[in-house]
Amino acid sequence: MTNTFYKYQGAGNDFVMIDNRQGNFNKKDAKYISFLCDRRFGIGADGLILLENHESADFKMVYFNADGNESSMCGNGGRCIVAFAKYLNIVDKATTFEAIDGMHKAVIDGETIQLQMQDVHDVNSYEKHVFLDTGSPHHVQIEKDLENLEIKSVGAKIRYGAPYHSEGTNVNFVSKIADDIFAVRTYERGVEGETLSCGTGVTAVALAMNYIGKTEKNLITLETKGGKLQVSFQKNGDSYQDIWLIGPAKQVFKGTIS
Ligand SMILES: N[C@H](CCC[C@H](N)C(=O)O)C(=O)O
Repeated sequence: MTNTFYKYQGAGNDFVMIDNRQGNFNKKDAKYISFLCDRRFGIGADGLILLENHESADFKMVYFNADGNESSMCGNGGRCIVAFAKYLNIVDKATTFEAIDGMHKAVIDGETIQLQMQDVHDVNSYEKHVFLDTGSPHHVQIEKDLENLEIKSVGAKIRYGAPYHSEGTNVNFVSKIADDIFAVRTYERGVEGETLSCGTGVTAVALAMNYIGKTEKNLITLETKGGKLQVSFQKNGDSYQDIWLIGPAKQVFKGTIS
């Protein structure tokens, strides 16, 4: 069983990172994964990420939420695993890897990682919110008083309510600062609370704000509690392509579990 653990954070979204190229980490042990992510009894993180071998791409990413269950794509985690692959000398300036939602390209520029996200062809806009999947499902709604929002209770109500129910969704609250700047707070499914940023979440917010006409820009800065992220994209009709999530990814520590 592995006993060397790394910790990475990308704009304050943090992850236990494990080199699982030997394949000896028990992915079925949800209890152990949630222990590792526990901020009191374990290492503490929003999620846990395994780097594994891949027959043709540079590596494979496997993502687990803090609740110990494998989940959908993690954008900040995707940027962090690229920084981890660089640290392990698996890659140098650019890479292609496989995640649960398919292949991703990435470019490494010091501590800034640019991660290409999957194309988005299905943006659903409703009276008070937008729903889209950017590798993970996201409910996006504009919020006037972002600062004072009781995000845990308001976010949970939406996440567990109709039409999401137990499968759930991530919930993003957004307020416009400028044509190319939006502030975002995210309630994350599987963490069941606010994270300091969410990569697929800010990607969803950037596309949603463009889709409902709050901005014409295609390079948008998202200000989160964990720091600034950028999203660039090309809009073709109602589809979004060439989507890139850009931001920092840092190794916080390397250690062993007693
Ligand atoms: N909690 C999300 C996955 C991680 C998303 C987030 N950490 C990101 O950076 O995209 C879900 O279960 O849909």
